[in-house]
Amino acid sequence: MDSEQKNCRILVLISGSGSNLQAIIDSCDDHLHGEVVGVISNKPDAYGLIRAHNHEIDTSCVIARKGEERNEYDARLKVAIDRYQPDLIVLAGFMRILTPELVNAYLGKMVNIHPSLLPKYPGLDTHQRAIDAGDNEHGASVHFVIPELDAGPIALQAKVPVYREDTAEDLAQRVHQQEHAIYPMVVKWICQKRLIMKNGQCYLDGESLGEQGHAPD
Ligand SMILES: Nc1nc2c(c(=O)[nH]1)N[C@@H](CN(C=O)c1ccc(C(=O)N[C@@H](CCC(=O)O)C(=O)O)cc1)CN2
Ligand SMILES: NCC(=O)N[C@@H]1O[C@H](COP(=O)([O-])[O-])[C@@H](O)[C@H]1O
Repeated sequence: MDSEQKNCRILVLISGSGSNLQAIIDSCDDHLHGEVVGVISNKPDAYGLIRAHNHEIDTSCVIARKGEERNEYDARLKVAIDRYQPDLIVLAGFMRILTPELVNAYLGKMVNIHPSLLPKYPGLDTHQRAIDAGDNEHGASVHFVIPELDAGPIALQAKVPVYREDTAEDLAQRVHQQEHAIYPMVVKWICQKRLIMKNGQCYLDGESLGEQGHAPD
């Protein structure tokens, strides 16, 4: 990166353990493409907050209030997000569905990792659903976030086998390993301005990616 290019300001939103946050923090160690400038959690006990503190990364909590409407929560969340002035917002196990107003405010600047081979199994409990369906493969998808849940253009996917004796936990662990490889890769591509979302599609180095995103080498 030449001197006048500024580092990409990465803001990570979490709700839990933060193993994907950790993978992204570790991938920014060389300070070449981006820097995690903040972590926001909707859960005060999220272990990912500890991970951020261990790296002296600023953290905020935006906790839902009893009876609060979704748009009221998202208005508070937007204030917290904008305080960091992020170039990229990374949802890493952030377990709230975001309103169209908030998503549209960051269209093309917000990505998510989903634990399935989208468009299969949007939503929750993806590992158990794959096991119950008798699938022999499963995986993870990194996609840009649009208002429709888990329906944004896919940048990259990773596949894992499903074994007959697998529990949902076994499968989750196998998927996690792949997540920790593909998410930092996509974050780096976006920070390097190699990957963009345009007209509802992903483009990597100017080439439109197909429905399933970039095909790994
Ligand atoms: N508008 C969008 N919001 C979000 C997207 C998206 O693509 N568009 N991705 C999700 C991430 N996600 C799956 O990858 C996901 C997160 C949460 C839920 C969900 O049903 N949440 C419930 C609460 C569940 C809980 O508290 O355990 C809810 O918000 O009512 C589904 C999918 C992030 N947001
Ligand atoms: N629908 C969203 C969803 O289920 N996301 C999933 O939450 C986990 C977070 O793990 P982490 O906190 O260790 O990164 C990840 O497996 C991610 O794919």
